[in-house]
Amino acid sequence: MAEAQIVLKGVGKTFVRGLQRTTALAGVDIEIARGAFVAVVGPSGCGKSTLLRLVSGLVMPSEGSVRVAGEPVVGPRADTGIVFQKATLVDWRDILGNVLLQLEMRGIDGPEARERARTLLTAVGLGGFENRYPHELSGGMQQRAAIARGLVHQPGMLLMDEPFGALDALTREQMRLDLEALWLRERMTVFFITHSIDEAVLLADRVIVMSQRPGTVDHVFDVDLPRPRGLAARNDPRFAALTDAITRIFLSRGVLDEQRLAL
Ligand SMILES: Nc1ncnc2c1ncn2[C@@H]1O[C@H](COP(=O)(O)OP(=O)(O)OP(=O)(O)O)[C@@H](O)[C@H]1O
Repeated sequence: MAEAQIVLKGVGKTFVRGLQRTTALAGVDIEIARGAFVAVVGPSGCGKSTLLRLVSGLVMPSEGSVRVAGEPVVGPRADTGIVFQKATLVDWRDILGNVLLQLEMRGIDGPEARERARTLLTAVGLGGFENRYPHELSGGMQQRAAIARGLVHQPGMLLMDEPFGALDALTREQMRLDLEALWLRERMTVFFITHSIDEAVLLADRVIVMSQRPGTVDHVFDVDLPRPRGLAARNDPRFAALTDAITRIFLSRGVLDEQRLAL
């Protein structure tokens, strides 16, 4: 088996604010192999973003341990790329400048770095838009730029928190195709948070299904669909079987309720 890139053991996270304590996660055990594409689905508020922030080193666990590439996570790591739901580009820099910022922050400069930034912008469909400013681009294009920014420093690990959540359905579909193609090319480890069962099964090698808060790992599914999956994967009976199995978990846990408004 490939070397583990992300290992969480017995992880719990409780936020304390005054007298209020919120236990977001409890007893989370996850192991992700280097180069794998793993998606996490779960109900709202079950601690998915917290999980991603723990792996990114932005927050520390209250219990248990988080290790990346064999080392305990004690803060943000240089070899990590992060993409959030909002692109958060700086509006006084053009698109190329935004992507290069990631490199400048790491003291990386020079023609090779610029070339990689340009190549990635082309790969995400923004060739020819390098010198446009964020406000001149659609939401989908801004998110594409954010993905290029997340990958330009060649991170071993890409953390994505609902990266396509704010996009229209068609753009989202295209972004999924593009992300799979990028992953097949770069082979970074991807940890992908989503609310969409379809999206998780279409993209990931493994889908982790979280319980309601305090979130823990409820089920893990291996996705045995050939790659590249493209749009045809939806017609594969294994796709239907997996999305159905995950849906049934949410039904049995009361996260989904078919009868709620039945008259
Ligand atoms: N900094 C914080 N301080 C206090 N409570 C927090 C903090 N961050 C998250 N929480 C709480 O932890 C729980 C899990 O939040 P989190 O954002 O991780 O869930 P989520 O599964 O990503 O939710 P959603 O799917 O709605 O985005 C929530 O109850 C939230 O209110």
